[in-house]
Amino acid sequence: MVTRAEAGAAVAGAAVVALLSAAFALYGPPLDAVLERAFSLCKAHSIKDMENTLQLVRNIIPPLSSTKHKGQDGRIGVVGGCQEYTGAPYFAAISALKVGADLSHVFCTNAAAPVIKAYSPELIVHPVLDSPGAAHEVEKWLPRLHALVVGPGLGRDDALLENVKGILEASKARDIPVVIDADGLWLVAQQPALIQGYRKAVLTPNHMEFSRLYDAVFRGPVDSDDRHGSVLRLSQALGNVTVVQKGEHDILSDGQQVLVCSQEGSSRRCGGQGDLLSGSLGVLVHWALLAGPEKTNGGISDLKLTIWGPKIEMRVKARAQGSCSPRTVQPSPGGCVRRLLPHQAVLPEARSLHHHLRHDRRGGDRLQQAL
Ligand SMILES: NC(=O)C1=CN([C@@H]2O[C@H](COP(=O)(O)OP(=O)(O)OC[C@H]3O[C@@H](n4cnc5c(N)ncnc54)[C@H](O)[C@@H]3O)[C@@H](O)[C@H]2O)[C@@H](O)CC1
Ligand SMILES: Nc1ncnc2c1ncn2[C@@H]1O[C@H](COP(=O)(O)OP(=O)(O)OP(=O)(O)O)[C@@H](O)[C@H]1O
Ligand SMILES: [Mg+2]
Repeated sequence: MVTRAEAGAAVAGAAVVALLSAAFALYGPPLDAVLERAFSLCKAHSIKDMENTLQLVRNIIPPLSSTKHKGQDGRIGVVGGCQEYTGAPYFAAISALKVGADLSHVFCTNAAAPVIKAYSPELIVHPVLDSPGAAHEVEKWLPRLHALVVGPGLGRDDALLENVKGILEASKARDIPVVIDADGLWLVAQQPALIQGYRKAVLTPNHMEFSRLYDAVFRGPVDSDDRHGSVLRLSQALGNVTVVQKGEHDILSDGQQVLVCSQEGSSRRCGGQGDLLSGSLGVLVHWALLAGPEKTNGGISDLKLTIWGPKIEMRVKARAQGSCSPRTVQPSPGGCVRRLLPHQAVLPEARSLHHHLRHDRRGGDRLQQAL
């Protein structure tokens, strides 16, 4: 059983990998040798293999400072939340805050707003997504947002999807990075041209969403014998947007290279884990862009690496909590048995990871030694 300290370290290490995936598609140059070694297609890598990447992660994480103003380190917007789904946008928005964003907004339907507002006073919830002027209402906020996460809990109502189409157009016009997940990917599968060639888009499909998107673009099934090639081809066909196919092994490509994260994860397959990832990515992508190539050994800072962190974070933490699968349950202090959902395990860790990597610049080294 991994101890909490080890899990914390591993989570931080995971974030190392995650954050380093930042700006994959933005600066374009091929990955640095360090990353190649850490993420080659073949073997699983211990976090130790990513020692150098740890330093790159620290470079990307904006230091805390009394000279900063509220929101400077991240103002993230989540577009999603409808009658059926209020948890997904909450998980995405609160994850962005726990990882380190300063402000987190949710743009959802009128019916979902009071529910999501009730979950947390930390979220700024706008009940606009099903209003006639939804795209205009969200567009008013875009100048004050650093990144958008589009799709968690969006649902598939045509009128809502039409509003989100306008929001995506407005975001691209302002060069705002967008993470597209869940039913945002349902929309993209219907209209791939919406994000064609938009290098600041990161798509995070699960197995089903990837199959749908692949079929929509290639009019045929995914080649299950060549999943790496399928992810590479889909990214290329969409104009080198960053594609992250979530699964037992996460496969990421910008149409130039393919990275595989084979860090063992939680075997729980409960709803919400992808939402945590997309929300975390929203702030990490912003930090990566803020850091720029000079902070990450020249062009290493790629969206590719940013994607890894939240995912490995969840995987490693959930495994450490022993809450991975129905077969292993988490005995709680009172002796009764309860099953910790991965997101219950991950959110606190995401916060402490953020603390380590921001408050204590040596945090990464210490965590590294613990691994
Ligand atoms: N608490 C909440 O509010 C949640 C809301 N969610 C929202 O629900 C909406 C739909 O998301 P879903 O992920 O359910 O929809 P998907 O269209 O991705 O999946 C549909 C169904 O496919 C099946 N499936 C998944 N992976 C599979 C695999 N590898 N092989 C075979 N079958 C597989 C599952 O039964 C799944 O329910 C999204 O907007 C999402 O954000 C989910 O994120 C879960 C949590
Ligand atoms: N079979 C698996 N084994 C281990 N980890 C997995 C497996 N499938 C997915 N994961 C990991 O779980 C996380 C969420 O992936 P998942 O496929 O559950 O997303 P999702 O279906 O979008 O979740 P959500 O319910 O939030 O929509 C990802 O980081 C992924 O790497
Ligand atoms: Mg999902």
